[in-house]
Amino acid sequence: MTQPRTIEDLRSEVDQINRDLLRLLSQRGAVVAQIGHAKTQEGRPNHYDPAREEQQLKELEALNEGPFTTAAVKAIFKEIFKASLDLEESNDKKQLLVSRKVKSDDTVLDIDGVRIGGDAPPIIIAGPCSIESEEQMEQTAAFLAGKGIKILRGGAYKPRTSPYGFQGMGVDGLILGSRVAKEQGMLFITEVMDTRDVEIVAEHADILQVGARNMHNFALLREVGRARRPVLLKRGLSATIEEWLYAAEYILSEGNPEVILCERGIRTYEKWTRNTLDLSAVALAKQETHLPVIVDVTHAAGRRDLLIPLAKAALAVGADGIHVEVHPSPATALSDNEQQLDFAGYDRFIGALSAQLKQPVSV
Ligand SMILES: C=C(O[C@@H]1C=C(C(=O)O)C=C[C@H]1O)C(=O)O
Repeated sequence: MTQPRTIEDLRSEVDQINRDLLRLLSQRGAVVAQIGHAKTQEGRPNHYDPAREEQQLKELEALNEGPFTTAAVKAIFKEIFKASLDLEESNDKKQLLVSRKVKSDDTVLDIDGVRIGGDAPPIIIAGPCSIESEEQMEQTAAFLAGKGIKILRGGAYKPRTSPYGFQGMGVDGLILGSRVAKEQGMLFITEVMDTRDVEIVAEHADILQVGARNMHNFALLREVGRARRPVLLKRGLSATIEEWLYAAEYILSEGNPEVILCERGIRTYEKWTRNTLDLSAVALAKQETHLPVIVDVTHAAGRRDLLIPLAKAALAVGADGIHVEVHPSPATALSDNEQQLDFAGYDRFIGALSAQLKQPVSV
């Protein structure tokens, strides 16, 4: 009579079967990867093929003699199909131009000697929400230039919630903003909202801004991608990080590599702040992309009393700069008067950040 086999003996047989299964699985993975590659070459939009999976499951069902139930065998093979599909897709997925996998070193913009990103010290972009008058722009630019600020912002086209709100000065605003910035040796950044205005805005502005409400405006993204100006791309109000990066990809794919990402808070259920500043998005965008990332604290908070802690936090997670609204008299501003800083407020703001602004902050 043969002795029953010991557990140790049986286990060593199982170990050997595991090794055989793993070898077969790896072999299967290599074949699947080739199928995936062939699908990409053929230009098939979908790697997932449910009919083919179904056919294999049917065959396995017919072949199954136990001891595992057909349901168990199917579940195991469905997992194998899923892992195979992931393998196919990760091998053949088009690498995004914004991705660090395509370009591992930081993109550093150099706009007329003003450096943004990488090892450059954090940049401050400041100025009023809207361009309203000569006096307002001249006062603000002179004040900010005196503080060493290199980029002046100001909206000439305003995306207002109500069509009856102040819509901006348009071309007159562009001319005014760029003149005043030039006089103070500053760069001028302003928002472009319409594909028809890209040319005229690019003529006057040193940096084009695509606002949060236009992040999904793919025609506009393509158009600014063709413009020969750096673009600051704000994250949409309810955009996921992936959608935001795809929006940037639109610009890069049109041949414009000079994109600055700008997190400006997202819409959540929270009411005590206008938006919720998503700091994970800043850290993630820095990790996943090579582009400079800045934070618009004004819109993120929607209230002046949070600007300092939010800006400190943004720089601490690796932001390459801060965007903040400054107005000579916020109370009488034609837009955003709850959240713009006056000159004394700006001094306190920048003073509180001084230690972090002196050197580049890395993650
Ligand atoms: C490998 C293929 O791609 C996917 C993976 C499958 C698998 O692992 O068997 C089956 C169908 C597809 O969803 C294929 O189409 O053959």
